[in-house]
Amino acid sequence: MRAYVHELQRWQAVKNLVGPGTLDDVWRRHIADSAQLLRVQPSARRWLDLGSGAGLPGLVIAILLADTAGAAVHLVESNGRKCAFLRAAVRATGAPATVHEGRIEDVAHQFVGRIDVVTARALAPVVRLLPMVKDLLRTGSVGIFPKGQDLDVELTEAAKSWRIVADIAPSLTDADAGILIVSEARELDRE
Ligand SMILES: C[S@@+](CC[C@H](N)C(=O)[O-])C[C@H]1O[C@@H](n2cnc3c(N)ncnc32)[C@H](O)[C@@H]1O
Repeated sequence: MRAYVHELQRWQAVKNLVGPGTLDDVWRRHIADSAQLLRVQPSARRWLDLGSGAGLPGLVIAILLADTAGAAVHLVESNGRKCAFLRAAVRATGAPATVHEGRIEDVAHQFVGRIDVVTARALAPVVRLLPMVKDLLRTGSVGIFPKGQDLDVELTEAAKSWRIVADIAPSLTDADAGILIVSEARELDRE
């Protein structure tokens, strides 16, 4: 993990990968915040992280799963500069992660039925996340989404057009308001 943080700090200086100033508190703000998702599904081996950015949470999880047989983390990111960083960070850490450069809408379908958990952090409100993950959830994957203070508003908005089965786990860091865990999502007018 230290190799990842080192690489992140080195690239941030010239490539601006994460929010300005957030690296001052990188271990709490990014590493602990990402690592805590593993406790939600500790036995999951196959992870898919959408809009991975600088590898949060996907690459952090991959690093933690490095010694786990069968672990495979897929990172989907459309920004070429961030993908270049992700590839360098995967090489530097030896983590069991694969970088998929492209748009979620074009790439995610290949993972339907092939992953245990789909994550997305700071990607989109719930109502825009659900269309991206609904086919993954339908085939048995669980969605784990760290969420901020607007979570209740997002869920109310999503409930107008979706029926979702979800839990909210408390966040162990104050970087999130809670962790949304979605096991089913159906579009109401498509039923
Ligand atoms: C706000 S950043 C969050 C990055 C990271 N998950 C984090 O928590 O720091 C959102 C990321 O999603 C990527 N992204 C947004 N829409 C995307 C799409 N349709 N397909 C692939 N990546 C996308 C952006 O390039 C960006 O890196």
